Amino acid sequence: MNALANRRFLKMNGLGNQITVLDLRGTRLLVSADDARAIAAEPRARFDQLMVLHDPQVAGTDAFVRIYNIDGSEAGACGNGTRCVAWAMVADPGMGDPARTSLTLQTKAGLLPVRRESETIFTVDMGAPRLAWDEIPLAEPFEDTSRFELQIGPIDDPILHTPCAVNMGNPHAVFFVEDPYAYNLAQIGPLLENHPIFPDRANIELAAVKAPDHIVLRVWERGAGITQACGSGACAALVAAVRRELSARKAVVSLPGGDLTIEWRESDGHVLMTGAAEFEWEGTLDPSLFESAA
Ligand SMILES: N[C@@H](CCC[C@H](N)C(=O)O)C(=O)O
Repeated sequence: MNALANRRFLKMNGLGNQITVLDLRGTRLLVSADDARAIAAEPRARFDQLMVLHDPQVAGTDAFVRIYNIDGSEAGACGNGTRCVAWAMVADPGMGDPARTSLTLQTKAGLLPVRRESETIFTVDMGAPRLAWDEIPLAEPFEDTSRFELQIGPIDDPILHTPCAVNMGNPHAVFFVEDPYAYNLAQIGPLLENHPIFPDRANIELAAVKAPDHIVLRVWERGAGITQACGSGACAALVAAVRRELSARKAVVSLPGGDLTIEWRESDGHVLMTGAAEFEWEGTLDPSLFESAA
């Protein structure tokens, strides 16, 4: 039997971004891409991202978190999932410590300090964006990644040929449009995500700056498709808007699932993301899920 069978999971969401949290601390268990896809096939555990907690690797951190998209691919960052993990580590009766008001999580992309603002609101320090072409990464050198030319035959809208690229622990391409809801994101998302200029693929953002402190955003997520919200995408959109001199360094980013407050802090260049985490239910992983993945 797969060792993940019968393990407890928490089903949560961050502004409608579907998150499942699996705590494997204290074990040597690892989740494979097949395991992740198998877990996603269980309706009660279905996720956009699976956040798997492992024992801390660095002194002073609370957990090493591996992040899986629904297609089984791994990501370095997930802003909404990070707030959900933080909620679990302070508020869940099985794994939380209600006395905690701050903690530090480690992902493949680095350390993420988190502060609890209230019962369900958390601020994550998402670190400094990486902006050089080889850090995004892009397949060829561009001196200015805030506006570069993308050749993409099947899409004739010129706005979708000039993204601003930002790495927030994961790659993002932000396109500034008048109305994000005027686009068929299900059609253009996969074309842009898989464009050869993005060797690691990319999360795709359609952003409209409504005021210096307000951005409206829709996201096509790498490995997950259209989601109700993407925390790292909101951070990337604010950074891109500042780079294009379209917004202030602090703004509310409105996603289909709700609002996040994002600040690109001047003092140290870190991006702070504040928003909600919501617990839905808990369950255990049905052993039959892993039968075909074995
Ligand atoms: N939903 C996330 C981003 C998850 C990872 C992304 N799909 C990727 O592959 O980079 C968020 O809230 O940041």
